[in-house]
Amino acid sequence: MTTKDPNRLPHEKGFHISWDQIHRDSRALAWRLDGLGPDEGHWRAVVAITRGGMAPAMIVARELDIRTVDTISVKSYHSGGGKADQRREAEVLKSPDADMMGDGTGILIVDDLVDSGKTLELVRDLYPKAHLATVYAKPQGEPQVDTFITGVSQDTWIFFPWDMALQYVEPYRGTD
Ligand SMILES: O=P(O)(O)OC[C@H]1O[C@H](OP(=O)(O)OP(=O)(O)O)[C@H](O)[C@@H]1O
Ligand code: HPA
Ligand SMILES: [Mg+2]
Repeated sequence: MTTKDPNRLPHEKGFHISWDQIHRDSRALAWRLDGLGPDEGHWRAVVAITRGGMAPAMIVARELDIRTVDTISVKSYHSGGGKADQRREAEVLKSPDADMMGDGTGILIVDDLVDSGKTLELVRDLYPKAHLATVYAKPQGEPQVDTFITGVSQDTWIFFPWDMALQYVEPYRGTD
């Protein structure tokens, strides 16, 4: 979903995440997952859900010294005719290596956030034994995620640093 999506909920609040913050929170996620893998605490691989999961997945893989990293590309969209019967759907555009994945045992699948939970629901159907981890989670998606760091309310829109740019703002009192 993008901020241009006309079907987006009107979000009351904005939660702006800096590069420094996502780095710290992704590290915290890694530390929480350390030693929880099924093979004497080890994870076999990290899989990033593109694109938002790629930066957190890189940081997690680095912290946990995991060299095997793959991606799954999931596109979510609204289906149905009228606004009332629109549902969120998700489809896989690119799969990770099937031999490596198996049923997901020992695989850490990382995304930046879970919102409605549709993306993770699809991923869990495909890899039921994988561990699903996100940095941020909204209440509706929480049942789909095994580990997350920070919860935010459903009416909050999270702004990630890769979607933003520094820009000039007028002083509070204006200029002469
Ligand atoms: O829980 P959900 O309601 O499914 O939403 C969460 C997903 O939405 C965003 O990705 P998006 O599909 O916008 O693509 P992107 O990562 O390429 O920006 C976000 O990065 C999650 O992957
Ligand atoms: O709060 C959000 N921020 C950015 N992308 C998203 N995709 C779903 N929810 C969000
Ligand atoms: Mg995403």
